[in-house]
Amino acid sequence: MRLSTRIMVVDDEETICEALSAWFAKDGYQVETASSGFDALARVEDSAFDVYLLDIKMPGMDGIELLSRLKEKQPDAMVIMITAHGSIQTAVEAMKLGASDYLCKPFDPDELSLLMERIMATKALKEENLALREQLMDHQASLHHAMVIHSEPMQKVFATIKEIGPSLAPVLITGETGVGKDLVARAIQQQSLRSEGPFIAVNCGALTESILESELFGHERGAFTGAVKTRRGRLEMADNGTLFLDEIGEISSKMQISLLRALEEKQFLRVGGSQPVKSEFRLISATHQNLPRLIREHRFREDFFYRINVISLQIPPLRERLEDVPVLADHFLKHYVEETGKFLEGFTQRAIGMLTAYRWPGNVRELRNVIERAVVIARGRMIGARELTFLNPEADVCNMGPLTLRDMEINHIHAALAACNWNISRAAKQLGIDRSTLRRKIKRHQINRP
Ligand SMILES: Nc1ncnc2c1ncn2[C@@H]1O[C@H](COP(=O)(O)OP(=O)(O)OP(=O)(O)O)[C@@H](O)[C@H]1O
Repeated sequence: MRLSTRIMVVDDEETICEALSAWFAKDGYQVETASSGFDALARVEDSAFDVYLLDIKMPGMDGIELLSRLKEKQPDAMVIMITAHGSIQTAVEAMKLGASDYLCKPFDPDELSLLMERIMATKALKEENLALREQLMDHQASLHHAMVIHSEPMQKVFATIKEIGPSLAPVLITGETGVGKDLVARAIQQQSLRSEGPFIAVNCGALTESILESELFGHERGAFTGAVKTRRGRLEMADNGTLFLDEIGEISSKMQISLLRALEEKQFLRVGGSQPVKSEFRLISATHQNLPRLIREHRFREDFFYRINVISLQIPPLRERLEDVPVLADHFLKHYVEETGKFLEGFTQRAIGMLTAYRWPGNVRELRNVIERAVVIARGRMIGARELTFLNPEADVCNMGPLTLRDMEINHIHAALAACNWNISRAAKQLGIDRSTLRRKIKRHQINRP
């Protein structure tokens, strides 16, 4: 560890540089010295150091200025300020600016070694935190991007995704909120010939018109107050990749015209610009709105609709594919079990019954949230009715005595039917009985479709 740790000492006093360098070298560190801030910065251009010791008082560029220039270049650099006894206040100020510690002249050799041990420990901890954060982000991204395809309707959606992937034609994805439109857009990109290209997503509903305009098309420096730098827009960033415009039903007529032109001409102007910018991307749009109705109400342009809706893909709501519920629930359970470190084996039959009997107005997103919450409050090894009481306000766990075999059978048949969208053949297959037996049981127990 020490041998690979590189330290730079910056001080205009040669004797200090020599003394520190000799001391740290003896402790096994690689040390270099610089006699001024300018010299140090020039050397950092070539290769970065792990730890810097900067004298606060230096002619030309002082230690404080060098500290902020170093932090700009290398935000994770560990910096120790060297100060004379009288100027500890300045050292404290430097720590507010990002220095990790300070050292007082004259040096106590033991203090030097201890200080370096402390700095190395802090550095190791920071790196560990960073690695953990990256792991967590990967984990969240895996939840975000792993798509469960189980029910027949979702298998059809996936077959279409594979079919349309290689084409460059614009796709319009429709479906209620939370059905997985974002996930489907990413899946299309993964199946496309541009899977290595960028995937640039914009939520059009979340931004005001002027912000959306500069977000999409970019702007030139000085185009408006606050435009201090020229900025590339999302259309430009999506070049050779995919542009995903979520909540497309929310954009204004003016913006629809600008986008229509950009799509047709494959070029556009940045806000405040006069030079056309070229960009070629595949457009995927999504909405939970009924665009034909918006067109009838003159709230959406018909020409723009035809331009973005060359291929349309409709994602059914979760209540129309309830057989996905247990599989999705299991998928989310695995994820949250891993995240929380809790030991949970699965769902009770009753829990599955409750999950599949629910209407899921918030679709898959709501299911994910419900499972997350159930995992948090779970006490036993299984997610049961207790963990899902909030799904059904009438349910009262205290009164949920042991069920009779008959009740269990009714619940289970009900759940299987709901999970298969009341398709008798599929439900019978899932239950492991033949259709006529299932019909008989439905009649005997007077099970009715809600
Ligand atoms: N088939 C699926 N498999 C696994 N997770 C899914 C599936 N469908 C949706 N999800 C998850 O449900 C959540 C909501 O999905 P997503 O954001 O894609 O929905 P949306 O239709 O784009 O919603 P909105 O209209 O609100 O933007 C996400 O966490 C997503 O990962």
